[in-house]
Amino acid sequence: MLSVVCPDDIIIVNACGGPCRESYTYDDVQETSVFLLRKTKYRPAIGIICGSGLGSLADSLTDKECFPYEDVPHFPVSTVRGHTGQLVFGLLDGVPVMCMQGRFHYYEGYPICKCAMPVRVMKMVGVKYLIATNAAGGLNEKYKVGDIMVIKDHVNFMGFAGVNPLRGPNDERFGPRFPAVSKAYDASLRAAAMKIGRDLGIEDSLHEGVYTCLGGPNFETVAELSAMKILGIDAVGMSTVHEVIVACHSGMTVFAFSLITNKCVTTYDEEVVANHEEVIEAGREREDVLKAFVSNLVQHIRNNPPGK
Ligand SMILES: O=P(O)(O)O[C@@H]1C[C@H](O)[C@@H](CO)O1
Ligand code: HPA
Repeated sequence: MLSVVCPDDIIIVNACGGPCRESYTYDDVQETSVFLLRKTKYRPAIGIICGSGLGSLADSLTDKECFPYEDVPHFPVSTVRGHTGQLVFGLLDGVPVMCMQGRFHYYEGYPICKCAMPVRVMKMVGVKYLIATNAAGGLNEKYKVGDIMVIKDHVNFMGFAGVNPLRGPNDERFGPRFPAVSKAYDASLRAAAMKIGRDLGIEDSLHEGVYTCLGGPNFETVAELSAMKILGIDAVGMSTVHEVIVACHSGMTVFAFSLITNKCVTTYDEEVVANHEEVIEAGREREDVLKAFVSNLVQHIRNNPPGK
């Protein structure tokens, strides 16, 4: 990867060959937002990030308007299979939403603030409620493939090493220098989601738990997973945390869940190893349940918007 130092900025050439700035400004985000607001008739209050293999949710919107990332100013492009790479505005069972059909991961080579930049765009176009979804490995022994884990908290391992989307000069127009994240995952939406799960008859495959994001792209070693288990982590992934931090920073209300796409391999004698194919496949298999779950939650937010 080529890196060139410029007077007040660092330019890296990203995985896709295009220039990818290390930082972006309020004006950049505004430019992206104005571009979208001029092109779409929608003004959604709800934004959804579709995780690996979960993009069919965006496909299911009606009266869609799609904006491939390569056409959106300042946007990175998706490089991961299972992440189509477009913004989709449309109606989810009648409710206007904005979906990221594909997200950005640190392992793709983007700076972490760039990975989270679309959340600021969501906020600037008027989104108040973020629903972030991801595929994750189930570390909690009770979890099965296909289960849903409502995220009640996270451990920001990458943040322990200083990899944080808020690192660098803080522009107060985005949010405060030192935001609290101890209530990052809205309690009322978590309770609503558990009730929705009961109403849908999926309570046996629905949990609340703690998520962590590692840098990836390799899956974890047995020793790493053993350590994370001791720390009380229930599901392991490679995303979401940076998006949630930026959403909290901007004052958005956040709900997030993991689809458990594989069981973490926690002993040396297991024959199976984690792989991206099973991750995508698990998403496909649970498509209908996930759509019903998210759609019900979106209806709930429209009818009982949580106060902030
Ligand atoms: O975007 P998410 O977090 O859903 O994707 C997970 C993490 C890796 O990108 C990939 C591994 O299979 O799935
Ligand atoms: N580990 C990390 N990320 C993942 C996994 C996993 O087991 N499954 C899906 N995304």
